[in-house]
Amino acid sequence: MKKLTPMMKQYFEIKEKYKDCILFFRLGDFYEMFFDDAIIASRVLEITLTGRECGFDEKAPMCGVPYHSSNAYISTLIRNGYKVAICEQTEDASKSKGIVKREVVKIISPGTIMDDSILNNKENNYLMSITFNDTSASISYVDISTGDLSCTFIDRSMLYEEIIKVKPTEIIYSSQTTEDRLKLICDQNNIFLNENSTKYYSTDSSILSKYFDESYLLNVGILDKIEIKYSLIGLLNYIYNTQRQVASNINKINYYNSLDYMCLDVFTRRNLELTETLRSKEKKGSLIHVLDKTSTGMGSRLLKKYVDEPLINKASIQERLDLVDELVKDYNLREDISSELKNIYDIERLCGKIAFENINPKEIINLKKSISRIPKIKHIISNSECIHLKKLSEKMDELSDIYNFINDAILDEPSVTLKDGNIIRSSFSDEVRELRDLSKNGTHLIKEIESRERLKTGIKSLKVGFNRVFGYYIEITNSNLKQFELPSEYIRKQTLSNAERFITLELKEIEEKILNAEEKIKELEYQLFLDIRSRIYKNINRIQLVAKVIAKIDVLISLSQVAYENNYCKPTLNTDGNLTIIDGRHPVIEKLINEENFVPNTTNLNTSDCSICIITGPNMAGKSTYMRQVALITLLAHIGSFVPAKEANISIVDRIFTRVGASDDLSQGQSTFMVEMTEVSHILKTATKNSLVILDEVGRGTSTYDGLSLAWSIVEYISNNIGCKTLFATHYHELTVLEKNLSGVKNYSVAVEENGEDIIFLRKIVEGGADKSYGIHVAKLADLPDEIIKRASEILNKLEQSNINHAPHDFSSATIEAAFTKESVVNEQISFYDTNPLLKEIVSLDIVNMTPIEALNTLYKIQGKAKSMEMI
Ligand SMILES: Nc1ncnc2c1ncn2[C@@H]1O[C@H](COP(=O)(O)OP(=O)(O)OP(=O)(O)O)[C@@H](O)[C@H]1O
Repeated sequence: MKKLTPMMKQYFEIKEKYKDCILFFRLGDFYEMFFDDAIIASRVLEITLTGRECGFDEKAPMCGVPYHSSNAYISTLIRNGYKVAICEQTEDASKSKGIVKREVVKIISPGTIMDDSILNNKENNYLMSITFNDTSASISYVDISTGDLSCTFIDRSMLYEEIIKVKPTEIIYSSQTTEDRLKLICDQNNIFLNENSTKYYSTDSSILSKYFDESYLLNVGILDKIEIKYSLIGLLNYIYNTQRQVASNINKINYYNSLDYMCLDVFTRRNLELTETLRSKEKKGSLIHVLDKTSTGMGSRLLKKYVDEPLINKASIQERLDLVDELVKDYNLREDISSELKNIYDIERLCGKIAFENINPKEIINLKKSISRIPKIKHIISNSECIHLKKLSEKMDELSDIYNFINDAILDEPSVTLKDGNIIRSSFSDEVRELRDLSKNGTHLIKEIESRERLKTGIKSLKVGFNRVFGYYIEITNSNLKQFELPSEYIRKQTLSNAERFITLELKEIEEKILNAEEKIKELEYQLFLDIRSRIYKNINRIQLVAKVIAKIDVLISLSQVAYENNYCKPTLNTDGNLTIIDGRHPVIEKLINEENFVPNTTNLNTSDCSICIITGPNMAGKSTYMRQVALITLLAHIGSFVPAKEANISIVDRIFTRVGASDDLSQGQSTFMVEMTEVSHILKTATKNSLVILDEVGRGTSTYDGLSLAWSIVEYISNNIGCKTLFATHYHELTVLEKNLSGVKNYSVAVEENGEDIIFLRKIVEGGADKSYGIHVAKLADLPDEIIKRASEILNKLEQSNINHAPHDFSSATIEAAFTKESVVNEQISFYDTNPLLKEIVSLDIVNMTPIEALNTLYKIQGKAKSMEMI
């Protein structure tokens, strides 16, 4: 067998260290992949697989992509869950024993990718680091393209909630073993779980000090937080090791306590469709889609953060509301600021490109254009009547020195590539100007030589041309050659089919000057550009701070625009537990079905006589829509937004919980009903009296009696043990008796009108319970075959008849009480028959542990038996 070629040997050496990466081997103008890497790449990228001589008897499978278009290919691999290691020749490892040496210069993974699809996208691309303790976890996450870094310390039980909230594209973590649940969450949410990341965690904090000094860490409050620092060290080490550089746009830490924000669990985020729809997972149709009218990338990301992290501090919410209020009231101000914002590029990401040294001259001009808008925005705001907004913008640095510097240095329309020249203004550098003059004069000189030689030889078609092989030449056609005599200084250089090319010493001298000048300009412009970039970089902190204020103004404009266009009202806030919404609407549905067609509804939840609403009504009546609208209005108020209602007085809540519909989670091996119960159990364990709980048809995933019993006891439990504001939609009309049994429970229903065999949905929430389900009517509306509808009506009639005759369900509170309390059963019923043979059976019953329905049925059975024995 042949020996391996040196390049293949090198490939295997690198592969040994980077087993989990696809190696992109730079060979001239191509990146090539070999062996398994090539097989995967050719499959994923749909490119041809060939073979390359590698020294073995067999050829190595191989495929390649052009260097200049490699970004798109790399992105495709990353999005398919692979990591890519770029292997290139570096200056310090250029040649050893005549062999070109390559080494890994960068590793690209989902959390560190910086291609155009990320940079032109308004969303964050977070890389998250997790370190575990027995009962807690520390997490830190960063978007390296913007430098946005946050960290927090949370209870283990909250970890998955936090992951879903942040939705990173990649997770690295410190522990050796991977929890199944973590794997599952990552799988379900398309998060790349980097299982090879333990090595980046260490107690050596030198990487941390490359980014932040001790006094900063002390200021932020994490100097003594070992766990947090550990997770940050893993994160920063990972970036440093994969990117081979310090991500110097990361210079601030947002250390937060997740308890400072309203906690929204995974189900609630999903059910309320905050950032994507439940079924299609699209932004369109979600709350954020209605709210996002931002103009800038920074604004859009901040708005998402607002929605993901509603505030629970009344004063902070009020501050946002007051700012939005000012803008809602001033149409012109909003329009003027908006039109300035539209011309602002994603400054955060431009800063990222400066820090990662991959910004091009055109993007620096985009930064300049963005900066030019800042004084205008400040001016517009300072001329307005808005006190709060003025306060916010007053702090904004106008960055005029940076604007002037870029303006002086870089051409308005520079080239995009760095090494092609045409970047720097002549007025910025004497040297550039002189070289440009020379180059320009040189071209002029060539033209002069051409005219002079034409005169001298008498050949009118003589021309001076240029090619890369031998530079400037004089070209004369064959027919002219025959007619005219050539000067003796002409040196023949090339013969073409119809012409000859000549050079002269004079031409060569001028050529050298011109070419030298052009080369020199390009090199000089490149060096000057690097210098300009690093001078801007020194101000990156200032620019990032301005980007933050711009982002906030953008979000406020967006919220005020939405409020104005959709006729939202400014909510008032309270901490008394009262939630009043007059004529509330669902912010998303009202847009889907046209505002005028949406029927507004009023809500009153309080701590005294109405903390739990039992909502009944036919299918399709609008129960779910109504309950979600209450949750969404409450949430909107907590992010500082106006709300879709005529009036709203919103109590600050610590959490919003929703359990809407029965959702399958077969991938977890859990049945629909099991999932339903797990979710409800989570709510009952975590809700406090300051929470808002939305329960939609809980119990419907099991048999009627089991479901009803569960629903019943859940309402009782909430009423007796939690006391939180609750909306409970149900098809179990029997639950309406709870209004009489439990204080704070009130019945509502969604009104419908019967029109012969048809029903008309009025979509209006009215006091009192519904008496009918109208399920068959709805089925008719859904166009089920007439035969089925007819047969179903017959069956329903029979069932209703037999119910009436057989077991009249008396749900009066006295009967329920009787069913529940062993003593009362014994005292009130059994005392009649103390000599009766049934007594033994009755006494042995464990009535206390029965569901209410089981207890009732048992009671009826006993009554039946007693009747048949003619005892009552
Ligand atoms: N207030 C309203 N105004 C106008 N249309 C509404 C309103 N509420 C709901 N709708 C319309 O009715 C449809 C059904 O509403 P929804 O799903 O809330 O009914 P539901 O009572 O929860 O039904 P089910 O019990 O079958 O789940 C919605 O998709 C919407 O188009």
